[in-house]
Amino acid sequence: MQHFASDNYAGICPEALAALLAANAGHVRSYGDDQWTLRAADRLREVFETECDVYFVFNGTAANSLALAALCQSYHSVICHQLAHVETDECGAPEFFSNGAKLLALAGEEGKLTPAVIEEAVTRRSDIHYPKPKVVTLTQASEVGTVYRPDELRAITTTARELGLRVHMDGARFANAVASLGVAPAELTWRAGVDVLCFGGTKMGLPIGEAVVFFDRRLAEDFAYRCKQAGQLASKMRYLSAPWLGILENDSWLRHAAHANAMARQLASGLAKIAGLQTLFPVDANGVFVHLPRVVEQGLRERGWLFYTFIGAGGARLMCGWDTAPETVDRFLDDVRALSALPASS
Ligand SMILES: Cc1ncc(COP(=O)(O)O)c(C=O)c1O
Ligand SMILES: C[C@H](O)[C@H](N)C(=O)O
Repeated sequence: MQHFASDNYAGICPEALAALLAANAGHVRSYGDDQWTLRAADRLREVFETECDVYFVFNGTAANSLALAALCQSYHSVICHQLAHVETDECGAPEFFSNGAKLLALAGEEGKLTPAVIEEAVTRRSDIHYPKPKVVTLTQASEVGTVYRPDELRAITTTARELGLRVHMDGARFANAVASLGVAPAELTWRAGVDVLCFGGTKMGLPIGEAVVFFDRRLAEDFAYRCKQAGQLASKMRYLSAPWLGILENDSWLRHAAHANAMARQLASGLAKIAGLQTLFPVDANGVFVHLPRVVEQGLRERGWLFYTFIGAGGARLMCGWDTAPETVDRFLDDVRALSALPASS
């Protein structure tokens, strides 16, 4: 049975699995000195059209936390949205790995920061008691399924530069943003002023793993040691890196992301048609946020559907994955239709 709880629920996509199996041959150098890792890093440099530094780590929390720690000192602060994963779902890892940098969580419509709120947070105080803002982190696609357009990114990074901030991007769903906007990956990263991207592989269909991509290579100094110390340097690195080759060849990463986005749109339009349920945010990527009447939410869970209601934006989060089948969307909508027909008191 497929669910709408998370794109983390999906299995390994065929391209990643084939590449994983292809890498499982013979003895190769360890700790990233193998051909698969070198090729995957080179392929990412092609995808981003620039000589960036690439590191493969086990998960997104590690990627975000270590990347943020590389961008600031313990006495600094990191500006983020109040719904940011680094704020709400990483159990203090960013603060821990930066030895205490403070997250300054800000409000913003549709899960997105704006230049104005960033500027206010930086300029509101300049006294020694205020943890000096040094980084702004953006989530692309956001935790509520919206995306930053290139012009929005450039406006933010221009303000960040003026204020002396570095720019980190949590790209756990970066593929969904690229597929949604139809622009080159470089346009949503270094050309828009992003210094480092945590590129999510797990949600794209890899078995495990994320890539930390430094576009400002000076910021990557000693990052390998930071990974090693944090237990994020895989000895058999080929099993983290080879699946990247599988999805980056022939751009299957974009095809899978586009499919997940399309399933979310199909789900959202179905919910609007059959139960007048309006989404809480624009469906730019692969997530649908909707307020479900209690009888519907309860009934769906009783029928075995798994989905989250703890993501801080309220409502239910319905997340589509690379493999979400149209039939799954239809079956979910059939159940919503049946439950919506019940009297509210039932
Ligand atoms: C926006 C966002 N960032 C980062 C992550 C990475 O988290 P994890 O450490 O579970 O891989 C997730 C969830 O998986 C996420 O939704
Ligand atoms: C929220 C949870 O931590 C996970 N990042 C997810 O999106 O399913």
